[in-house]
Amino acid sequence: MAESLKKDIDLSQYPHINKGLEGIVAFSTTKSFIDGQEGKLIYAGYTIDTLAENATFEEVCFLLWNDRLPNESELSELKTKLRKERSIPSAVINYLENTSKKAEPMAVLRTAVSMLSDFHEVDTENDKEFYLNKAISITAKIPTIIAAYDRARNNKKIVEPLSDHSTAFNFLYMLNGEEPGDQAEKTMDLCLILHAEHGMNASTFTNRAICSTQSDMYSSVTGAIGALKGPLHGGANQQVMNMLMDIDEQDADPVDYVKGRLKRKEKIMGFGHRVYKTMDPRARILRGMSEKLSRETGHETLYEWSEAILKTMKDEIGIDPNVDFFSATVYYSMGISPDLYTCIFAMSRVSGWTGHYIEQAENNRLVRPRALYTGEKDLDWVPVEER
Ligand SMILES: CC(=O)SCCNC(=O)CCNC(=O)[C@H](O)C(C)(C)COP(=O)(O)OP(=O)(O)OC[C@H]1O[C@@H](n2cnc3c(N)ncnc32)[C@H](O)[C@@H]1OP(=O)(O)O
Ligand SMILES: O=C([O-])CC(=O)C(=O)O
Repeated sequence: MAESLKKDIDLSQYPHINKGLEGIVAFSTTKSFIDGQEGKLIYAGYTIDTLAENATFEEVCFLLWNDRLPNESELSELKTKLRKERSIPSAVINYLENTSKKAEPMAVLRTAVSMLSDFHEVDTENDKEFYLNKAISITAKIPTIIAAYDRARNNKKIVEPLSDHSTAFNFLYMLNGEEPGDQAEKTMDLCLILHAEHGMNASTFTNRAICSTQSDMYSSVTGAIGALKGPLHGGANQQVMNMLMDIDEQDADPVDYVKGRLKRKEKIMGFGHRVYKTMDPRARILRGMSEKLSRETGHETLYEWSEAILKTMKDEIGIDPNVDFFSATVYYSMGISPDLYTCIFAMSRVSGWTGHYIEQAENNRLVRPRALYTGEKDLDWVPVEER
């Protein structure tokens, strides 16, 4: 460190730069709790196993927005509101039809969600109901955007959203142009439940930081989509599928493939977690779903490779899978294009992001940490021709 800098900075004020903010508690929340040692996840009081067993995605949305489960009439009202909000403005459809067919779907989703704000009334009163209606509107429109872009890029006619059925059913209907069966709807619904909320992950932190400037919910969700897109976060599910495809194309042995990558100090996507020191409970549930669906759809080899990779990772470096590992083969068995996997994550996580937005807005303080300046000070100006 430069002498001048050492002189000017009182390092005792900055005892430790917490790279990656590991272990820092920046907010309090009622949305979710993670026990990283035990591998437990709770959304607003209910374990992920209880919710996976009993809830629907719509009930989870209500839970994350209100910190309690809905009664029958509240659930029915929420479903009606979500269904009414599914259509997207024609300007957004126009964009989806005319943007590059080679664009990354997550980038398209990010742009389209940002565009939605142009068609929503400007924030007048920022009360809870106003926020809730916005959360409902964004949550309802994201599946429509994803399905419409996928069809447009494949030169297929865009399918209008249905005015009934669940979020999961309607999404699969709009994506495939035909009504899904009960099992496909249930599988998609379960995936949405499992991905809805997860504490102060990178995208939720981004979303809360944007909210803390008193910016609007569309900005927060747009920023969160950008954060989720990265391969160290939600983008890992697509990378898991790319890895399995790569093993297939190379006709490689999955164990040797993983050992080779570890030797070259490359990360294996879908493994490791900042908080879990054991298997992610969502991965445990998705593992069973992946086994069942892979066998039913004739993709058991992919499941068997996944199990071989899991064992190798545990034996070689003691790292367990996260939510993104088995979700990849679940979506693959459902015939979904790998580059939509992270969009489906966003379609679910928007419920958690908007729940956190409301929580932040109701008890706000600007997010504004510090950085330790380690550059030079007091440099003399050198004219451009002399540099
Ligand atoms: C929905 C989600 O966002 S879940 C996470 C999805 N992301 C992934 O699956 C990407 C792969 N995993 C990772 O990159 C990491 O495990 C993260 C980013 C998720 C967590 O990262 P951190 O808590 O910062 O741990 P960090 O990356 O520092 O890893 C610690 C050590 O474990 C190793 N490690 C962690 N994950 C992996 C992995 N997937 N493959 C190989 N090695 C790994 C690191 O190389 C590092 O080793 P070192 O100490 O010898 O350098
Ligand atoms: O919590 C995290 O760090 C990432 C994650 O698993 C998620 O967002 O679901």
